[in-house]
Amino acid sequence: MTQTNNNMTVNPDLAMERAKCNFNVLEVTHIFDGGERNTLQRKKIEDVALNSGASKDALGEEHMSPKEKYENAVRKSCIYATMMKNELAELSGLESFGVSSPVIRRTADAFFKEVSPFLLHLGMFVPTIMGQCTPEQQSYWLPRALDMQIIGTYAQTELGHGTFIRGLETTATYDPETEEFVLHSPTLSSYKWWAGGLGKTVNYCIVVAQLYTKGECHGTHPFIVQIRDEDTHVPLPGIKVGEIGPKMGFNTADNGFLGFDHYRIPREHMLMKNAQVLKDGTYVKVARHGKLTYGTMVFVRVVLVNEVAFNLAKASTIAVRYSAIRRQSKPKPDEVEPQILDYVTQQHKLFIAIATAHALQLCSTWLWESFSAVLAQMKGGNTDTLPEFHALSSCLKAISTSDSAHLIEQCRHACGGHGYMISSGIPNLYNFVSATRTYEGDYTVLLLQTARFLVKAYEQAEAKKPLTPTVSYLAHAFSGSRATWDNSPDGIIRSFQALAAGKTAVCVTNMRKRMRAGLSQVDAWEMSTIQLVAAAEAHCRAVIADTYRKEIVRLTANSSPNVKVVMDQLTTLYLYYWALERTGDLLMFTSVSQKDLVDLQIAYEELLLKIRPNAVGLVDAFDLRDELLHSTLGSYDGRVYERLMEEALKSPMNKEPVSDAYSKYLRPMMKGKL
Ligand SMILES: CCCCCCCCCC/C=C\CCC/C=C/C(=O)SCCNC(=O)CCNC(=O)[C@H](O)C(C)(C)COP(=O)(O)OP(=O)(O)OC[C@H]1O[C@@H](n2cnc3c(N)ncnc32)[C@H](O)[C@@H]1OP(=O)(O)O
Ligand SMILES: Cc1cc2nc3c(=O)[nH]c(=O)nc-3n(C[C@H](O)[C@H](O)[C@H](O)COP(=O)(O)OP(=O)(O)OC[C@H]3O[C@@H](n4cnc5c(N)ncnc54)[C@H](O)[C@@H]3O)c2cc1C
Repeated sequence: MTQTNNNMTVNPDLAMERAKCNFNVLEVTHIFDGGERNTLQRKKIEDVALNSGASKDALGEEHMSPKEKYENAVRKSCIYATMMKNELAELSGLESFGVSSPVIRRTADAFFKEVSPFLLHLGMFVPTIMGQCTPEQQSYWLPRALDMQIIGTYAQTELGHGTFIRGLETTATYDPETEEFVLHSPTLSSYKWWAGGLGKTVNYCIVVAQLYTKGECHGTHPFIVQIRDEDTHVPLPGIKVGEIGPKMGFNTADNGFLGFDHYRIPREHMLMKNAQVLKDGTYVKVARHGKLTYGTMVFVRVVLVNEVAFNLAKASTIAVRYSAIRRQSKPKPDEVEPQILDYVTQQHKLFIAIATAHALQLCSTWLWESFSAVLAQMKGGNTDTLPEFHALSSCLKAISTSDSAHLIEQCRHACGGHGYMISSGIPNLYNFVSATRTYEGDYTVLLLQTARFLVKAYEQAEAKKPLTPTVSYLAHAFSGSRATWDNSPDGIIRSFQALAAGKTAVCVTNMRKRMRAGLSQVDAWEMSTIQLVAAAEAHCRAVIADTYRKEIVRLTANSSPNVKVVMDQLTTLYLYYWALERTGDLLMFTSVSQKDLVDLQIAYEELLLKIRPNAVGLVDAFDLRDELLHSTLGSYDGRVYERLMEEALKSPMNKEPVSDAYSKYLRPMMKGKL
């Protein structure tokens, strides 16, 4: 066993990997964090939050009953929330703790193997107050919410409808006599369903309901609604609320249901930034864009890109470290069993996961900056950039969550049987991230939103009208010839854009053909949706590839030579990987030849070998403390087998030498006495 500086016993294979890494790991950490200052600040926050050991459980969460798990999650949420109000607020550089600090959010992961019951309070309740309230409403609700005097959630989805918001059934009918809204759930399918924290934790929630006033329906609007007594926590009369039961993951989030029986709330509890109901019941539309009430969803879609990049970084750290210590098979009889990381197929599974974590992290920062710019313009009353941003955030949410879930599962495959252990950390990561593909807008549904925008942009390009930045490449779609293949990074990105343009063109052509053949526009669209989803996916891949490449070139401009090389290798790997995944499309829409693709495959395999010596260094650069990884396979010291055994011995099943099941069932059955 090798000793490191701080006297930690480290697995010798991992120590060897670290010794052979040829770039400065800290420099890459700074790139991933967005600069040295951010790294220092993150480390300070992590030290304060994690060094006290408050995040640890006496008994592993996985051995608790559902009720114990929930209560334990509430206990730790309260500890963390108190830390946020006190020590962490100042450190995180926020005036008040809250919604925009990914570091705070990430550090919280050390406290929860699944999720906090407060996730929706911070992730959607507070952002909705910030985004949908008038200044007066905000000054009343925000301090109470930030100080955790009230805890809330976001109840939009119903049993009958999640995707189709306009189809929600809960009603909010204005009564001018009492100046109140009457909330009502007219059917079983109108019951709110899914909101995180609703089951047992929160006492308030944002409710999205169909607004009726003066006998007219004005569509869905948000309301802030008290559902439990602020002192006793008992549900208020007219409220039927509970928890929805066990799920694939999110089992500490007490997702809930909620029904209203003619439940009254004051007029002022409608969130009135975008639309108002006056005392006499007159409806006044304030916003210049009809979809601003969907703003919190857009915010969360942006946040999720960062969220899944972080979780993918965790899974790749676990799988790469484990692959460095795990030895298996004997391809060369005279040599020792190789580390499984030496198998090229293993590198193929894992290095794309590292590169994707980088790509998504950098895209998320870029997306956040674009979002801030859109918000700033909207403050000045200009909503022109919103359609493009909605299209962009929709596809990035869809692709980042779907790719991350797939790659986390691939990391599990890369860990063989031990990856299936809860204690490996990977099942919890997968269960969390696979849900992100569905919530906040399902994958297909969001890609179809992007496709709407692409088709419109294509028609604009056809009419030689100006295009917005993310679709400007569509202007080249009408050259009449196939895009010229060239295997440089810029050449591959141009080919990805040609794919997206080509697929969009096919969709438009097919829809026009179908309409000429007599189909309605809606039916022609529906018949083309498989290809529209593929076009939106191709567009998103072109955006990610272009952004990742540009950002890495910019961020490594002053880096040391070896960091430049390894970062360039990773971006190139990302481009080669996706080109090789899409060979059929490239043959359709570019001049690529069979020989070009055979050469590209060889270049890809050679690139894997070049990255191999730096693999552990690359995941170390994510700088994920053991407390965040929750993994027997991925800890920094690589004591995998020791940790697996330690965890196994903690199982309550091992507390008694003979299980009660023996005398109750096994023995009678074996003795023929059952
Ligand atoms: C310590 C600090 C930590 C804090 C931060 C922690 C964050 C951690 C992350 C996790 C956070 C929370 C966990 C979340 C748990 C899950 C919550 C939820 O799931 S909430 C419910 C979410 N629900 C959805 O997302 C529903 C999806 N459906 C839709 O969005 C819509 O119904 C849609 C878009 C499918 C259709 O809408 P609609 O029918 O109204 O529109 P049309 O299709 O007819 O389109 C008309 C027109 O409008 C455009 N449009 C649609 N949406 C938008 C938008 N949002 N913005 C702008 N424009 C929009 C659309 O494109 C059409 O345009 P057109 O020009 O006509 O083509
Ligand atoms: C863990 C978790 C937490 C959640 N938390 C919350 C919360 O806090 N608050 C809240 O309000 N909601 C929450 N939700 C609900 C979530 O937002 C919805 O489940 C999600 O938006 C998908 O909607 P749906 O369930 O109605 O799916 P559906 O729309 O019924 O989708 C089912 C299938 O139909 C397809 N489909 C639907 N419409 C179309 C279409 N137009 N074209 C093509 N295909 C279509 C979808 O692609 C999908 O394959 C949560 C969900 C989960 C899983």
